[in-house]
Amino acid sequence: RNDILNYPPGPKPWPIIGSLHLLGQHSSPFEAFTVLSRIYGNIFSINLGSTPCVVVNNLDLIKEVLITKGGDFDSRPDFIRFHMLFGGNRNNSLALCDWSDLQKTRRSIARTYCSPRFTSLQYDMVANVGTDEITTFLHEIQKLPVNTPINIKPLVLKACANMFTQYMCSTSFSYDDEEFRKVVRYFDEIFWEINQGYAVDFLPWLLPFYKNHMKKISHWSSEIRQFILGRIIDDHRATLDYNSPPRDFTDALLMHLEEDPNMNWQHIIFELEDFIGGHSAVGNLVMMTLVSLIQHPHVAKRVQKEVDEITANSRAPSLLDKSMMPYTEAVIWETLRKASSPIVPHVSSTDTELFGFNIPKGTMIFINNYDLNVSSDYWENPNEFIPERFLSASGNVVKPNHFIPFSTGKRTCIGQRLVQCFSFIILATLLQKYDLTAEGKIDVKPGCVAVPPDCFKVILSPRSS
Ligand code: HEM
Repeated sequence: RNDILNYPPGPKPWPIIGSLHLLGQHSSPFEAFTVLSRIYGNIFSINLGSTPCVVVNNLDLIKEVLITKGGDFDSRPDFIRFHMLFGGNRNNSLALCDWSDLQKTRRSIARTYCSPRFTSLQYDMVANVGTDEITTFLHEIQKLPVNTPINIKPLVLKACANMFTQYMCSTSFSYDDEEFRKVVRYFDEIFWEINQGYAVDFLPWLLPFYKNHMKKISHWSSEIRQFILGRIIDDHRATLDYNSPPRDFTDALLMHLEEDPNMNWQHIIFELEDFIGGHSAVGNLVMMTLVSLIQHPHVAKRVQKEVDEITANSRAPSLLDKSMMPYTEAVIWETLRKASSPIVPHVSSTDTELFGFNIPKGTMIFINNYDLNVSSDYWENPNEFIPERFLSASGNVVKPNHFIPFSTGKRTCIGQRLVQCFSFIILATLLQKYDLTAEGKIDVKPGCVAVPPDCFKVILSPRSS
């Protein structure tokens, strides 16, 4: 790369591994990027294995990559793991594919359902689905012992999964359904997997050592595919009325298949799989927020006060209460800030330039949002958990421009509204009913919104009032 005129500066790579060793010295690769940016500047180059990468570290550069020049940086990394997760071709996945006309179409079909507007029919559907599922969820929780550590994650994930399948496919499953349990677990394994970095991503010659791991990954995804086909899509196809408006997202996808010669059957299954899989992200965020609440009991008390006031202690909270419960929403934002989940790397799809530096086609771009989330340049007392930082003087939720947990621009997250709606309803309900504690200290991985599939237990104590 040194032969490229005006390439960003960076550490001199070692043979074979490049500068991979520099990332291992910190608790997250993004922390390492922040440290390296102090030496090489806000834009620097780094070879990971033989992959040429560029890291951008401040808001102006990040906006340049994601918005101003979004079209030049709209591809994704070509990791073997990503292919394994999506039937041998990562372009089947909405989040891991390169940009294409197909992707534009898939995003636009998804938008109505996955980004429902506040006053839309879809938003009402989200609210109803949330309320119905939360009743079942509470019923299941009540079967478990109180005042003793319980494994709450599988229940949270099942509730999220049913909210997603009910909303997107008008179908939900019993918590005792063994196939459902297995598929929810596989989705969670995949979510954890996607949030990990592996040496084999950058050193593909290590592949023989990862043979079993890769086999496991493709097994999870093929089981999920069979479930979606057999338990969701087949029934929809049999009952679909092409002359009526779509009943849900699944109908909309099936109808589109008939109209668009560029869409095929595989695309439909994978798109549905991608979006149903979004439930794992919500479930994991709920788990992360539970950690925040357990670690900061005064924050939990304030959420309880808010929910008690809004519901007058006489009814269950609903999504329609969200706009009047800014503190609870701020707790979710603060959890996302502290978790500082990375933005999926982008790749340049053409030869281009950034702030005067030449960036050849195929360069992997890491967007260091870790610095945006935890640097004292952007936040007061960044290491403290302070939900109030997201509240204005009049008590409304405000998000600063530099806070972009769902990214921004052409490839921004499509599921962020669903995340806010479903996580809110679960957390408000749990806090209304229970005090939360845990045995001992809970450790979470920095720079990651995922908690391991087998994780910490939570103690639920019914609130005395
Ligand atoms: C904790 C929850 C979540 C977080 C923090 C999150 C964050 C992100 C981020 C940072 C990106 C990358 C954007 C970019 O590369 O510029 C992304 C992409 C994406 N997210 Fe999410 N997300 C969450 C949940 C969801 C859910 C629930 C869904 C689906 C319902 C979803 C669907 C997607 C899709 C389809 C993309 C790929 C968009 C594209 O590449 O064109 N996400 N998300």
